[in-house]
Amino acid sequence: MTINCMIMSETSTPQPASNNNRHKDDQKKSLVFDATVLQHESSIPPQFVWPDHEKPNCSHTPELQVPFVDLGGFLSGDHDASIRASELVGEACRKHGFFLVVNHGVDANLISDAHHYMDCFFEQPLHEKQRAQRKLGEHCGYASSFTGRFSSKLPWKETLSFEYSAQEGSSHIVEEYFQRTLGQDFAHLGKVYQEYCSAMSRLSLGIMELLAMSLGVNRSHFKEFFEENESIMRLNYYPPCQKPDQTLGTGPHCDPTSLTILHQDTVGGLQVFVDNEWRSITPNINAFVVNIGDTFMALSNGRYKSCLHRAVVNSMSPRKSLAFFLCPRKDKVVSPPPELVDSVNPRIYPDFRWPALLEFTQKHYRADMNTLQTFSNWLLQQQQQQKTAVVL
Ligand SMILES: C=C1C[C@]23C[C@H]1CC[C@H]2[C@]1(C)CCC[C@@](C)(C(=O)O)[C@H]1[C@@H]3C(=O)O
Ligand SMILES: O=C(O)CCC(=O)C(=O)O
Ligand SMILES: [Fe+2]
Repeated sequence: MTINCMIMSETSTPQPASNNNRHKDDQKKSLVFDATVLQHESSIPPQFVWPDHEKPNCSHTPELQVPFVDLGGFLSGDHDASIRASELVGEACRKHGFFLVVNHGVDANLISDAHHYMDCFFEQPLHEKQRAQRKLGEHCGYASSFTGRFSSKLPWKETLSFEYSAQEGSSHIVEEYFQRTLGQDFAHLGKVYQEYCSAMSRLSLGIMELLAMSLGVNRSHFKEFFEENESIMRLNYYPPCQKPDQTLGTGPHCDPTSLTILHQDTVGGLQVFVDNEWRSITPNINAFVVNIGDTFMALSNGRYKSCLHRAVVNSMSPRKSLAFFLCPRKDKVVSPPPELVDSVNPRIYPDFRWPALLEFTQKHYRADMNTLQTFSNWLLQQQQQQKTAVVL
């Protein structure tokens, strides 16, 4: 750990002015999101300026009242407490799909280490982080904003994303990723995030039991479905921005994945669109923010909502969040259990496998509030074209 944090302190030194000017010239050639420079600039490149109707209203954002689901009783096998927890979860998921979990059993030191090592990674110079550069069309690696991917409405953030697998034989996948892409100096970070992902996977399987109970399906149905999950972990780092009212850290979107377990630091910035207005979720270091993603919305045959959310930035302090995106094993077919389909509730979405939706968001469509519906239409159209081709 000391090695990595030495890297951090060296790089947090402010850049000399001449360096800043050189950077501006570079930007003319191709836009680069170098946070060490851009966080001090009084005007921001136009690609980061969002249209007026999507700009955040920094002066007034009411708080979203989300239920605190105490998992203590459920995790120790208390039947009544489990019923109560599942009722709260069900109520939130029918409304907007967001709730908080407390007494979740995840070690507070592990969470604090996971935040600490984010500083170690993101406070390095850009070229060091770029050793893990995310390639176009891929969802893993380091991305400094999405400069190579999109040309407008760019997010004011840097991310490091990597895969986790709960399958037997993959128990070192995260550690191996860090060593492979960043070298031996980062072995310890790999260990911490491996452990963090295992804790998130365990927690999400517990939440899957509560979701099943609340939907009235076999308690272990979704837990078994996600037992061998092949998930995505993402570290979100939002540098300060001198024009926070013009841009967004993460634009409005619904998570295409199944369930997101997010831990935000104390800065605040997460907002959810409920009842036609943006509302903030106040940070609480003892809680994880959990939300339903599009894939679970499809699994629940539309009963549970995947809700639009975004993250705003501020001019004072960097903000960090850790997002674990639960995803099914790649070959699993996303199809709702029979209990959730009847004549009153016919199928809303066609069967699909998660990699198809992932590819759709990476290659064909910028994730937004309509991702699942647009993907469903696209899939049905593809299937229709294939059938026509066979007949011809
Ligand atoms: C499969 C993924 C694509 C995104 C990262 C993971 C899970 C969620 C996706 C994302 C967060 C949805 C909103 C838009 C996005 C582009 C982002 O702002 O980060 C998405 C991720 C991505 O493609 O990088
Ligand atoms: O950082 C946040 O609070 C939200 C991030 C988010 O929505 C995401 O990564 O999908
Ligand atoms: Fe999200």
